[in-house]
Amino acid sequence: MPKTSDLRPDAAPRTAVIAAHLSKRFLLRHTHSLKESVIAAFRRKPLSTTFDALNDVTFEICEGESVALLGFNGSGKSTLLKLISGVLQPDGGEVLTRGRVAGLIEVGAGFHPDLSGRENIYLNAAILGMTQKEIDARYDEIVEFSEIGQFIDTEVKHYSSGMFLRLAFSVAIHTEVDILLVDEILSVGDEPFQRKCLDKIRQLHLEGKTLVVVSHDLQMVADLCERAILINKGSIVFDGESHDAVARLRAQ
Ligand SMILES: Nc1ncnc2c1ncn2[C@@H]1O[C@H](COP(=O)(O)OP(=O)(O)OP(=O)(O)O)[C@@H](O)[C@H]1O
Repeated sequence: MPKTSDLRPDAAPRTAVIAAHLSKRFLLRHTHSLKESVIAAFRRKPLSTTFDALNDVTFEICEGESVALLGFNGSGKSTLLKLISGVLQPDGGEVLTRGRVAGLIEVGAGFHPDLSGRENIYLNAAILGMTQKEIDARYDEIVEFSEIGQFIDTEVKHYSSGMFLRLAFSVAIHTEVDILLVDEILSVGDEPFQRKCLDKIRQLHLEGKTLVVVSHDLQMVADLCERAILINKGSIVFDGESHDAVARLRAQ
């Protein structure tokens, strides 16, 4: 018989992401050639300066939550998403995640142009952490979702950019994940495909996956996410209900 504590009827949800005092600094170079560097050195001008993209960012996300990262261009949203995914390392603080994290970030980055769509599905899904058995089980679904089945044995270099994105997105969205990171869903493919991607992301959230979404489509994120973290010049300025965050961003 299960113990009462195993049933967890009203247990608090577990934490999926902890971001503690995160900071990220980039080096901005002001010279491009050796000649420019020599001239800058003579004039005592700095060859590079640093730029703080994120400053002391702290928050927690619980399992099953859907959270939008909002802010104007250059505020630090994508940098934060990359720190959560592990693509970038912070200069200060730390990120802890529970479960498998997959990003719809730079989709298709692992695709090889000389391989066919079919070969790229296997290659990319393996890079994203799936086993051969898991890929076999999902293969038909991935191809069906991409709607490019007719061209699946054609080399990817002959695909149109939209076809390429459809396949890459389809692989990424069918990987086994607990935490799904999404950067600008609406840059993917044509309108019907975008709608289909959004429906799929909603379905994953209903199944209990944790979502962290970056987008400038404020209406869409307010509908998709219950919570939003508003970032301004690398710092959190609001963390709360998504409609409130959107209203604050519009008022900034
Ligand atoms: N590799 C890098 N080297 C130097 N600066 C960088 C690098 N990556 C990001 N930055 C800078 O960090 C800041 C935050 O960039 P980031 O892409 O996180 O912003 P964002 O909020 O996602 O912007 P957008 O809404 O325009 O996509 C920007 O000023 C950007 O120029």
